[in-house]
Amino acid sequence: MQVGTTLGAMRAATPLVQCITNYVAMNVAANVLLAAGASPAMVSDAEEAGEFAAIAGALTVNIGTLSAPFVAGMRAAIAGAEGTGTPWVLDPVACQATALRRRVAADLVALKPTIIRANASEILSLAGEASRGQGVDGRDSTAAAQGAASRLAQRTGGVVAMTGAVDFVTDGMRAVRIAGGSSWMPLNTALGCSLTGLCGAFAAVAAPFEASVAALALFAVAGRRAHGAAEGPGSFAPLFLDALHQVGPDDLDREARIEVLEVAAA
Ligand SMILES: Nc1ncnc2c1ncn2[C@@H]1O[C@H](COP(=O)(O)OP(=O)(O)OP(=O)(O)O)[C@@H](O)[C@H]1O
Ligand SMILES: Cc1ncsc1CCO
Ligand SMILES: [Mg+2]
Repeated sequence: MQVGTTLGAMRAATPLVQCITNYVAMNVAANVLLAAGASPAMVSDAEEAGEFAAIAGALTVNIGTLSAPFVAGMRAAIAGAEGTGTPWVLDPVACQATALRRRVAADLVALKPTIIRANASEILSLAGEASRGQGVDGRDSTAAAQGAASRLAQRTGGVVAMTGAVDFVTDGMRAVRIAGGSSWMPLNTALGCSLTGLCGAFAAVAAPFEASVAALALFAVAGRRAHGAAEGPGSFAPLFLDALHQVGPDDLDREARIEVLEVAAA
C-alpha cells in the first residue's frame, strides 16, 4: 500500500483537525498531531463545536473523560461534520466499563463514524462480545477481536482501526495487519487517543481505509524507531515525537510492516 504518498499528502495539506478529546490526552494529542504534520484544535463546547466542525478537515470524538457537556459538544460537532460531509473518527475509550459509557458509545456508533479507532477490548465490547478491558487499558489481543472488528465495520459502513501489539484495520471487505510499535507505547498515556487524532488528520486528505492504514503505520514505524533509542517509557516519549516528525514518505514505505489479508481470513 502507498502509505508514503498518503503521508506526503497529509503533510502538504497540514489539515485542521478538531479534536474533542479527554483532559489527559489534550496536550499529548496536540503535540503528536503537530509533530506528524497536522494542525490540531481542541474545540468541544456545544455552542461552537458544530460551527468549527464545518471548517475543519476532520473531526475526532473521544469519550475518555465523559460528562454531559462533552456529550452535548460531541453531538453538535457530529451534526456539523455531517452537514459538510466532513469525516469523523470515534474513540470509544473504556466503553465496556460503565452504563454511561456503553450507552454513549452505542449512540455514537449508531451515527456511523467514518472510522472507529479503539483497542481490542473496546472493539469486543462495541460488537456485543465479552471484553477483558480494565478501564482505559486494553486486555484483549487484536487477533481475538478480528471477527468483531469486521462485523462492526459492516454494521457502520465505516472503517475499524483496532490497535494493540499488532494492529488490524478493516472496512468489512478489506483487512490488513500492521506490526511494529513499542511495548512502551501502552505505558505512555493517551497515545491511542493521539492516534485517533492522527487518523482524523489522514482522513482529511485520503479515503478512510487508506487514511487509517497510513496513520497506524506511521505510529508503528515511529514507535519502533524510538524504541531502539529509548531506555524506558519516559525517554521513549520525546524520542517518539521526534520520530513522528522525522519519518518521511520514503521511510514509511520502506519500514512499514503491512500485511494484506485474504478477506476470508479477516
Ligand atoms: N505491546 C505493544 N507493542 C507495540 N505497539 C503497541 C503495543 N501496544 C500498543 N501499541 C501501539 O500503541 C498505540 C496505541 O494503541 P493502544 O491499543 O495502546 O491504544 P489505547 O488502548 O486506546 O491507548 P490509550 O487509551 O491509552 O490512549 C498503537 O500505535 C499500537 O499499535
Ligand atoms: C488515563 C485516562 N483516563 C481517562 S481517558 C485516559 C487517557 C487514556 O485513554
Ligand atoms: Mg484508548
